Amino acid sequence: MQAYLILANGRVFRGVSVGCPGTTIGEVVFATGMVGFEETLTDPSYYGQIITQTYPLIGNYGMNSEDVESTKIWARGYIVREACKTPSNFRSEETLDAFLKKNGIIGIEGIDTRSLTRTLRESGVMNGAITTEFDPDAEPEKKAALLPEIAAYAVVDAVKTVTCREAVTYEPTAAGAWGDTPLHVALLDLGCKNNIVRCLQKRGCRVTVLPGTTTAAELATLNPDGLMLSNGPGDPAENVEIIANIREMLSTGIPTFGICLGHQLTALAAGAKTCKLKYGHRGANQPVTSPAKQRTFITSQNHGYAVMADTLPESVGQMSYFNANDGTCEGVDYLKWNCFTVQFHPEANGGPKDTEFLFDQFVSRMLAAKGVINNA
Ligand SMILES: NC(=O)CC[C@H](N)C(=O)O
Repeated sequence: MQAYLILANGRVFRGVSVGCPGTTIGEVVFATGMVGFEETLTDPSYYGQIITQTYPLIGNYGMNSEDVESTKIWARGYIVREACKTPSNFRSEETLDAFLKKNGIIGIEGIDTRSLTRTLRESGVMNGAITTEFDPDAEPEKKAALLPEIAAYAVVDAVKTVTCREAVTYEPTAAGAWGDTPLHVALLDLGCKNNIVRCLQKRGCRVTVLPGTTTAAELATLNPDGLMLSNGPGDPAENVEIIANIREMLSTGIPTFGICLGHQLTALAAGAKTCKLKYGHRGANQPVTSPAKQRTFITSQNHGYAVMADTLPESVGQMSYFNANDGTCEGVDYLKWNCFTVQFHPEANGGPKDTEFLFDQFVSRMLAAKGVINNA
């Protein structure tokens, strides 16, 4: 079946349908990872977006039920050069096409993803639609009718849509290095990836995943050892109430670690500003430099917004990492709160895992706050 990608600027790409037939509209973004397509597809941070994979062969090692980052695909569409129909891997349970169909996702393959990516890099991310329902060249009036809808699309209520409805507690999967009593981490689910939970469980933490709208008073009733602020979708500045809640939670001095959206919301809570990047950072080879460690780490990333470092008062926090490609803020160490945050993904399961040590840093902070060790 034929499928068409129509960009907001009117450009059309002709391809073949993958996943479900129909019409879908979203913000078209590109992700450059060569592996990790399953983690990308199930990452709630892609809510509202149509994902383009720049690597030309996707689905070659199949899909499995263990590596998913959430219960389903939250993205609104999927664009690949070639969706592999004969995956080969001992862990593979189904094809990419079957997984897209199961999730009701409309996709397109067989288009020139290099040309599409070049357009997005030059013009910035833009809205688009995938349709199997009409040929935009043969029926230009249908295309003309769809273009205003494409232009009007906006990602809204993102965190409220993807966050969990009820608290769930996960037990540790290993003993902590300090002994058998687990540390209790409250994880604010702003669109949380499962691997954040796994990274804490395997370090001896009991993890209670809480709805993103949890208040500081509700958090206090749990009396956790630490607070984790997850990744998540949408424009960070949209979350006015959650930002106020986070400010109140942090003022208690609780050891806190924020990732991606968690990093952005903490900065907003501290009075800094965020901005939208031209085409974001989505991939597994983003270099981030730590001036303190005099080292650059290769990281996995998926974000379209960034904290404007020059809006963060020096007395409040200091930039701990910056992006070696474009200089944008990649981490903050707070002075007035017991908190550190990063824009990149130390939990990235598709890898690289070079910055997973940040979870050990978080554990040390919790142990220091409890007086189990001297300092973090
Ligand atoms: N992965 C994330 O947490 C993304 C954060 C935010 N939605 C952004 O695009 O910048």
